[in-house]
Amino acid sequence: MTASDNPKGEKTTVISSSSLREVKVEDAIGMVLAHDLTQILPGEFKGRLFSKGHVVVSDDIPKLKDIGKENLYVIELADTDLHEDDAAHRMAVALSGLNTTFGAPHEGKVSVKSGITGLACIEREVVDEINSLGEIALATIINNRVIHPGETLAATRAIPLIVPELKVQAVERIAMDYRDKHGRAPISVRPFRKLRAGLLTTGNEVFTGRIQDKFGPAVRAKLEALGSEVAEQRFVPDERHTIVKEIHYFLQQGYDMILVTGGMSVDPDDRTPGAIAEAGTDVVSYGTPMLPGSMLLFGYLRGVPIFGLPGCVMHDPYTSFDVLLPRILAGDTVVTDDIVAMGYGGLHR
Ligand SMILES: Nc1nc2c(c(=O)[nH]1)N[C@H]1C(S)=C(S)[C@@H](COP(=O)(O)OP(=O)(O)OC[C@H]3O[C@@H](n4cnc5c(N)ncnc54)[C@H](O)[C@@H]3O)O[C@H]1N2
Ligand code: MOO
Repeated sequence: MTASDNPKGEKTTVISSSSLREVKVEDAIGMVLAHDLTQILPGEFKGRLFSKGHVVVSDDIPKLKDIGKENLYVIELADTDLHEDDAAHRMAVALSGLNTTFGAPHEGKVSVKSGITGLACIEREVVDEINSLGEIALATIINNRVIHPGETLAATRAIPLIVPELKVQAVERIAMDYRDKHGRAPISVRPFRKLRAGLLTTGNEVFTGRIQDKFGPAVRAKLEALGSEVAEQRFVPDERHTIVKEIHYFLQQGYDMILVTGGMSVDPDDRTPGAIAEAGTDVVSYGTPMLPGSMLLFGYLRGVPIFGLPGCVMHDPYTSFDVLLPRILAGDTVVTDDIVAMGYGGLHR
């Protein structure tokens, strides 16, 4: 980047092969704005005060001064360079895929949004590779998060007002390589399958009617929020053989998923983990390095996902169950490494 002054005292900056000429706001009437101009009034407003393309009129001058603008840019864009808006747009086009949408650039940023309720699928290696190019930014949410229609999962932006097109071409190449290798875009949203679950609620205190069941409504709500359902709920006392029998009943019914609640901890009456194992489950993990939800058990019983759900799932909105359930609904096979990876960043209370 180089800078020089002309005889009128106007400064011109050369970025790459383009030039940015500074014009005093008092001399800018009739000029077309080269980019969006932002106002921030903490607690009141943050947004675009003037849009790119706006033609400056005399009434604008005090407003421009209020947001700290004494000078405005006139851009002469070289054909080897891109305006920030075009760079952000092209990055969004290259990176985003299935079930995503994006709109026009806003203050130099393009937001990629979800079109559905689903699982955000974001390749961390691609994000890191792109951000190591410099002068451009790609910010995303974390992989495998549940996302709803209209929520943003990624945003693209160029850092300077003008960037060499080569930078954006590098992003496009990285994205294309990923698409060729994996058959999908680096940023996409996977839909959920609609599964029917059998829910087995253990606990003498619930079975005998000493207390009212609170697991049923909580688990129903969590499944329904993601488009699945509890097809049948049954109640059993804390007896290992009865729990095993009812698990096998659910298996015969052909449910897509089996959920067993309560009795997951360390007391003598906590029979659930033993019963799930005795039923013939291939236990992927009993114990999950996340709080809440550390006493969760996950496995497969003749290919059917089966969970042992600890008490916290009943009252905490975000537990290890809420991390693993969406993975199952998206069609993933959960393996030990997935469980191991939940500990880092997994402390939520
Ligand atoms: N000494 C230890 N204490 C606890 C541990 C531990 O490792 N060592 N783990 C803690 C964790 S983490 C959890 S979570 C809880 C509960 O685990 P459980 O799944 O064994 O839950 P229960 O003992 O069956 O019940 C606990 C509590 O919840 C009530 N409950 C159970 N089911 C229902 C239902 N369907 N409706 C309404 N209420 C229900 C039950 O009556 C108990 O009050 O253990 C920690 N402690
Ligand atoms: O399994 Mo406990 O559920 O961490 O609170």
